[in-house]
Amino acid sequence: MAVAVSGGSDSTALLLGLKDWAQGREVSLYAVTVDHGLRAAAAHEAEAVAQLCAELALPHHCLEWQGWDGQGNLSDAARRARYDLMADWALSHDIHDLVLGHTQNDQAETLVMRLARGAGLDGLAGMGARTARGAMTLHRPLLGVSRESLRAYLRRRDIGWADDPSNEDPQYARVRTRAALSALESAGVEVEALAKVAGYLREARATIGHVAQEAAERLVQFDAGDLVIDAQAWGEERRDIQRRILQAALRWVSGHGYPARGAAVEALLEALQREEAMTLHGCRNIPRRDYIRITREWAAVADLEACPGTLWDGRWQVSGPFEPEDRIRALGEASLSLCPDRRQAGYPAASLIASPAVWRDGQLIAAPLAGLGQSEGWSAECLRSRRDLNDTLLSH
Ligand SMILES: Nc1ncnc2c1ncn2[C@@H]1O[C@H](COP(=O)(O)OP(=O)(O)OP(=O)(O)O)[C@@H](O)[C@H]1O
Repeated sequence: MAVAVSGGSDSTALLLGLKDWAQGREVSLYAVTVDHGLRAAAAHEAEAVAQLCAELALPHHCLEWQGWDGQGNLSDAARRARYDLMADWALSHDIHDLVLGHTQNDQAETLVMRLARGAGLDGLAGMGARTARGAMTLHRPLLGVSRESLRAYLRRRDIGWADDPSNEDPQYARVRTRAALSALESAGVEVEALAKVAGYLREARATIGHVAQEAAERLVQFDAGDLVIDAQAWGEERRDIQRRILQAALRWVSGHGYPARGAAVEALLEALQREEAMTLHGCRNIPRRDYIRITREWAAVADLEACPGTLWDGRWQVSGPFEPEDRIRALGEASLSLCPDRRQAGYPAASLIASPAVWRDGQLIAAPLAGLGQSEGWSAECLRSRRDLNDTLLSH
C-alpha cells in the first residue's frame, strides 16, 4: 500500500502511525509525495519527506505536476492532478491501496462548506473511511482523529512538519471555514460532533443507496447500450429513489465520472412525468407510457472517433474484419437510411444514430446495431454492465 505524504502534520503523523502498524505485518508500505511546483518551498518539503522516509527505511517517490494551464480553480486542478498522478503511479507499481491523512477537522470543515452550498445528503455525507476510485481504494483512517492530537503525537516523537502558507490564506473558503469553526467552539459547536454528524449521514446515504440499487434491480433493463426503465414501477417509487436511479442511469450511459445534479435533474423528473423527451448529461431520455428509454445523445458522440481495437465512447467494443485505416464513429442520422435492415433490429432511431458504425475511405461499412454488416461478421458489444450501475448507486 502507499501513503500520501504532503509533509504537513496530518500526513506526517499518518506516515509514522502506518509504519508502526505495518511492522510485523505482511504489508509493503511506500510513501508518495506530489510536488505541484507552485511554491518555491514545495521541493524542500518533498525533500524533507524523502529524508524522513530514509530514516524510517521506507521507500519514497516524489511525483511532479507541471500541468497547470492557468485556467479554472487552481486548488481543484491541483487536487485532481494529485489524485491522478498518485493513482497512476500506484497502479503502475501494482499498488491498489492509497492511504490519505484526512482528519476529523477536514471532515467537519467539509460538512460546513457543503452546508453553505445547500448540499443534499450525498454532499453532507462527507468523506468515507474507504472509497473506491477506479481500480484504487482510498483509505482515510484518521477521520476520527483531531489535527491537534496528531500534532501532539508528532511533538512527543520530536518530529517536525511543514506548514503550508495557503492554510492561512483567507482567500480560501476552507481557511475561512476553519476560522469560523474555531469561533463557534465558544457556542459549543465542536469539530468532533460535526464529524460525527457526517458519519451518521454517510450511513443514511449508504442505506438509501442499497434501497435504490434493489429498486434498480427490478426496474432497469439493459438493451444494446441503452437503459430501459419500467415507467409504471418507477413512478411508484419515492422521488429520491427515482432521482438516484435516473442519475445513475445517466452516468451509466454517458460514462461521466460525476452525476447530473440540481435544477437540471429536477427538470428531467418533471419532463418524464409529463412524458416529454429531454436531453441531459449527454443522454436522450425518451419517455413512453410503459417505459423510459435512456440512450446516448447523438450530439455528444458526433465528434468521437476510435481506431480498430480501441473502445468507442468508452464502452463499445466493435469487432469485425477491420482494415487498419478504418474508423469507428457514430452512425448519425444522415446514414441511417443506408441501413436497410435497421427496423428488424428493433431499436429506436435515436439509439441507432448514436451507435457505433465503421467507416472506410468515407464509406459506411458496418453499423452492427442497425443490422448493417452483421453477415460479414461485424458486431458491437457494450462493455458496461449491471454491476457498473450497482456500483454507481452504492458508491459515494
Ligand atoms: N502534495 C501532496 N502529496 C502527497 N499527498 C498529499 C499532498 N497533498 C495532500 N495529500 C494527501 O491528501 C491528504 C489531505 O490533504 P488536503 O486536505 O490538503 O487534501 P485534498 O486532497 O485537497 O483534499 P480535500 O480538499 O478534499 O480535503 C493529506 O493528508 C495527504 O495524505
